[in-house]
Amino acid sequence: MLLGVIADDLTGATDVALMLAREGMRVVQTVGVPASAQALPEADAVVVSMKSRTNPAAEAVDWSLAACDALLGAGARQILFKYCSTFDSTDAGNIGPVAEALMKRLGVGWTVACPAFPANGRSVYQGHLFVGAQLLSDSPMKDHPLTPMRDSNLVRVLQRQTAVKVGLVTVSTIEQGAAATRKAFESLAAEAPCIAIGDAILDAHLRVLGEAFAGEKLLTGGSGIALGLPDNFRRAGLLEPKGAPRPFHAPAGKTAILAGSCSAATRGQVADAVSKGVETFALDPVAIAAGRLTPDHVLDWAGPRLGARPVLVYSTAEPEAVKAAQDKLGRDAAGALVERLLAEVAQGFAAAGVTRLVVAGGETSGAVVGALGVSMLEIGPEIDPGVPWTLAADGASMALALKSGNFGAPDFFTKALAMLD
Ligand SMILES: Nc1ncnc2c1ncn2[C@@H]1O[C@H](COP(=O)(O)OP(=O)(O)OP(=O)(O)O)[C@@H](O)[C@H]1O
Ligand SMILES: O=C(O)[C@@H](O)C(=O)CO
Repeated sequence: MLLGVIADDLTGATDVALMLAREGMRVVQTVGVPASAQALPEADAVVVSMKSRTNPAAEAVDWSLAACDALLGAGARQILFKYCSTFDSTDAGNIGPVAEALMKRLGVGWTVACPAFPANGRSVYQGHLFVGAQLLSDSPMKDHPLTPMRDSNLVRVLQRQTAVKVGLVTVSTIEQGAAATRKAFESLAAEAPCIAIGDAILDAHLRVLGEAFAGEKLLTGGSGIALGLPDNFRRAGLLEPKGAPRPFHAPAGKTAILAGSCSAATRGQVADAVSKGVETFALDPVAIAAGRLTPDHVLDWAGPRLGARPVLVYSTAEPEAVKAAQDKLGRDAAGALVERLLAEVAQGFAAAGVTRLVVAGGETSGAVVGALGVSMLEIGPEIDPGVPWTLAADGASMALALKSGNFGAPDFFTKALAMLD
């Protein structure tokens, strides 16, 4: 193994796995921290996906170090800590504490923090994160229920999370190339260890940042920071030249879509599927809580409809409806009820012959993949930036498209399934 990736959520892991696969690496994604280095498969890169974005920082640190040890034990030469392209975190963590702990474990004095992902509109300029044309703090991320992002200055945001000095390497340095960029990181850490925010507006900037870290033990960032890493291994003679994409064979069978994300992107995708005549079943968390809506109701409805044309089961709702359900049931309880129901529906779908499943939302995907008994995913072709088709390597025999809430074009659902025909 060349590269080991520690990802703080499931769909974020799939995002970085796709980035590496597109750059010609053989990539495997594990669901959860592997029991041991021996449990890891043969691959150029292994992405360990966790659910460590919003849990207590100490727990996120423990899990990340365990993943790091397993990856190093399996031979990883470099570790990438992958987090969200919108830098989802709070003053308590978890980006700062995990990065700091990994620096100590790997014995490095400097590293980068760069969430830029230009293909999805995330860019960093003078240390400030933009989502499309908006500063992070003006974007919908300002109202995220768990990690509201109300400061766009990432130097400030990260410095509140860690005792390690946080610096900045700006785009004017990065435009001078990898050697100048590397020197800038080194000089920031001349006196004391330093994590430097890296500016990146274009993919070219991310490639320079990647090259500047050739041979270094640790990087941190969004999936964009992985863009230049396969070429480093190639230049070192460790990775084959980029070949044709590997063929992807989705098992033949029925198709379905499960949406538990309520993001603006997913709301648009549900509306688009409805406008195209996809048959839908809408879930109401209050009805689930009252016992009026069970997985059997959904499965009885879906049974005669399942086939080559997809059905869509969704809890996706406008913010006011989500708030009303949360006020009645509690935020976590409402989320857990919906996740559990969708996970049981996924199990029922698998038993009914569904082999091509699209899932929207990171938490939702985690619940579904867990219920299907999948612990490893092979990475297939890109559907939209940051979202690939994947193949379950164990558990249910299934092709899975696990979509981050905010990702994907409006026609994502139908486009994803049409790709497999
Ligand atoms: N109608 C609803 N009312 C209340 N909670 C809901 C409703 N629909 C879904 N949820 C819960 O909201 C959460 C959505 O999180 P999820 O991670 O799946 O989507 P996301 O946050 O849009 O995606 P990502 O994490 O990839 O950005 C889940 O816990 C889900 O069960
Ligand atoms: O980086 C992103 O935006 C995604 O991969 C993600 O982590 C969403 O949860």
